[in-house]
Order: sequence, then structure tokens, then C-alpha cells
Amino acid sequence: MPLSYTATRDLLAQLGHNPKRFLGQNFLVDGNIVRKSLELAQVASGDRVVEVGPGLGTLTRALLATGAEVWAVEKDRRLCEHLRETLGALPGLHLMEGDAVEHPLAGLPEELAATAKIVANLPYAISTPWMVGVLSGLALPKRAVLMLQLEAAERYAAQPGTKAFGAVSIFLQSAYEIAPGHRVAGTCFYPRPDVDSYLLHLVRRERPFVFSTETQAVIRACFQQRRKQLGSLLRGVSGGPLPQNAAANWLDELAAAGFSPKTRPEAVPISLWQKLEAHCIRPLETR
Ligand SMILES: C[S@@+](CC[C@H](N)C(=O)[O-])C[C@H]1O[C@@H](n2cnc3c(N)ncnc32)[C@H](O)[C@@H]1O
Repeated sequence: MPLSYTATRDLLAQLGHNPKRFLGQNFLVDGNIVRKSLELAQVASGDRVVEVGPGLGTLTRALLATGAEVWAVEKDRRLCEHLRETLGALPGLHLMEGDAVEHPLAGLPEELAATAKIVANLPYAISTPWMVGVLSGLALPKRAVLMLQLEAAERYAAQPGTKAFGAVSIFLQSAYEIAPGHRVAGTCFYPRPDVDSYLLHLVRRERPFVFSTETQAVIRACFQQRRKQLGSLLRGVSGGPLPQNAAANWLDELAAAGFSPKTRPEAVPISLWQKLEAHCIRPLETR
């Protein structure tokens, strides 16, 4: 069971630790959300689970209690010390002090990534760079249950033709299906965040599509000026992140699907963005 609101406040005071806003330190104090996270992720004994930002160890403790093995990365030195003191003796915990953006899977050996799951109450400021890191990895975990700022979850799940649709929606939805999740009230955290939260549930696709860093750069460049038309956006990146001729070839494919060069990036469906990948691959000697 997680600590209550007052018990969390008292423990932090005892540790002499003021929650750091810039590290998104809003600790879970609601047992139902902890249970729901484990239930959605279908965590069972023997599972390998990655956790980002274990904080005071609320989720970590619950994960370990199922018999799962946990790889966790925490940036805050003081909280890491506390975790080592309180959970360090439990079997199955691999705790890393570090930055999750640099270690998206918390040091989990690469060969275990495809069979692993992620369960995390993410620090909201790093959710997108961390997510892009996971999606650029050599192997994708099979399931993820992530506490996010509601707006971020909406962007990740956004559909083409909407304002929230962007590069990260394309990268994420190409690799994962978005299963039903949960809106989470501010009262579930100490201190209460001043934004709404959402528990996002991701299930790896049977055939996940992973974009190369080159294609990611082209797609990101297109969405940085999302009000512009694709024709002129692609001229801007052609010869840079996009090989010569690639723009014309992809625009031909878009035309065949009924989209003109005047189309704005947000109107293009994900399946057509995936076709860009084949055009972005350069012969090895020109990379
Ligand atoms: C929202 S709190 C979650 C704490 C805990 N898991 C819970 O649910 O109560 C986010 C945690 O991520 C940690 N954190 C912030 N930025 C980080 C980063 N770049 N890498 C790793 N951990 C980070 C914070 O120190 C904090 O412990």
C-alpha cells in the first residue's frame, strides 16, 4: 500500500526533503492507482519491469511484491539513498542513480528489453524525450503503463487531422496500440500537481514500426512549422536530413493517396509517414 497523503508529507519532512518541482516530484498516495497500474500492465511473478523515477518507492515496492524483477532509474541522489536503505535488501531490484533520458530502460540489458514491461509515474518534464528514447531503442518493451500529464497523453494518442497530432503521435502509434487508460485526479498525489494526469496504457503492436533517427528528424522538422504546406517544408529539408529526390518520390506517393503538396503535415495519416522511411534510407557510403 502506498503511504497516505500525510504519511508521505511526514516522511519527506523526516528526510529533510522538499519535493522538487523541476524533477516532477509528485508522489503517488492512492492505493487504487497503484493497483490499477499493475493490473493494466498484467505484472506477474518473474516479469521484468522498468520503472522511471521510483521516488519514495511506492510503485517499486508494489512491483517487487508481485515477484517481478525491477530496473529503476532515479535522478535525485537523496531519494536514491532512501531507496537503497529501504528497498536495497529486497531481491530483484536493480537501482540506478541517473537520468532516464540517457538511460530510458534504466540499465535493463538490451537482450531482455523485448520481453520487459514499463510501469512508471513519469516526471512530466521528460516524458517526451524519454518516450522518443524508448521508441528509438533496438528492442521495444511489450507493454507500458505510464502516468502522464493529460495533455501529453492526448498528444501521444492524437489522430491525424487534429491540432494535437504531431511527430511523437506518429512515432508512438507506429509501435504501440493505445489501450483504454484512466484519468487520474490531482488528489492521488502529494504534493498535488497543478495539471491533470492520465494513466496511458500501451501494448506493443504485433509488427511495431520503428523510425530511423534520420526519418524522425525529417518528421520533427515538418511539425516544427506545422502551418506550412508539405511541398515547401520538404524543400527545406531536402539535401539535409532528407536525401535528394526523396521528397519528390514521397510526394508522388502522397498524390497517389489523394494528398497534394499543399497538404499540411497534421493531415497526413500515419501509414503514409511510414512510407517516408523507405525514401530516407541513404546508401551506406553517403551517410
Ligand atoms: C512523479 S514522481 C514519481 C515518484 C514515484 N514513482 C511515485 O509514483 O510516487 C517522478 C520521479 O522521477 C524522478 N525524476 C525526475 N527527473 C528524472 C530523470 N530525468 N531521470 C530519472 N528520474 C527522474 C523524480 O526525482 C521523482 O522521484
